Amino acid sequence: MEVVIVPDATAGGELIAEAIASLVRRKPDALLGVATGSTPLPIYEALAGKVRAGAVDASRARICQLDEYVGLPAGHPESYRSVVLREVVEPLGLDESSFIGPDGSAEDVQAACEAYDRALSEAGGVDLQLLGIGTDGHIGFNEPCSSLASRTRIKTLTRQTRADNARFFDSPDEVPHHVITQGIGTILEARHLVLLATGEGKAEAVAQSVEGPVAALVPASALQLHRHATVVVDEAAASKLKLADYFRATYAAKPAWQGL
Ligand SMILES: N[C@@H]1[C@@H](O)[C@H](O)[C@@H](COP(=O)(O)O)O[C@@H]1O
Repeated sequence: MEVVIVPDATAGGELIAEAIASLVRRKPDALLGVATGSTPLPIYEALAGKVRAGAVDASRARICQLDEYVGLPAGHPESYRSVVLREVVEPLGLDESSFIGPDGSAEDVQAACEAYDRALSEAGGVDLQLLGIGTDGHIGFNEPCSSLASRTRIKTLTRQTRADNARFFDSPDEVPHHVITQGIGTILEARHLVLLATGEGKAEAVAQSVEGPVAALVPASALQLHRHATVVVDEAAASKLKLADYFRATYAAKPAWQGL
């Protein structure tokens, strides 16, 4: 696992957007797994900026979703499908047909989950999966104690996660209790995992994920099992890392051609 400490969220967004651009230059039809929440927005802004400036042609890129609320009416502005369309697919100038995600309004949720895992493999697997991290260490919507081998499935949100996500809804009661999320086992199949965490509120979860034991209690610690995982953190989110100086020195000495 590589840990990169950046000055702030904008620098993190730029660094990761450049890594995505570089992937798309090598593999124009790359499948990019995107995350929702506030943290990845600087990545999407920086990437859309590169596309507008002609620095990368992302017209053949494909996008896939990490997770989704269950039971929101189709087209609800806070369904993750709507969010990804708004924040990623449209700004990159892509067509909706290049975007796959689980069907959160399906009657048979279990079948929708299995269908999504199949769709990901049929698409050739995820080339680069972006991740944020919950204050409790969750990735996607894999809450603490999620199986490290889990596949896409329905989960129940913790009280903390519903409270954290209430800001996107008119009232806290509107946050769904249930979600579909790529499982941790599913996420680990992506070829490159890139987690961005910013702000002091994520410092404890980051420290436990990076420097603690691999444990289902801290789902993001599963990144330690992946052969190509990159954790990008701003100074505030890095503030509880014991090895921060080591991470800084290693990244500073990294050959530029290696990228992330
Ligand atoms: N399902 C999403 C996660 O994918 C995201 O990482 C997390 C953190 O969001 P934020 O970046 O807004 O803190 O929120 C939600 O729970």
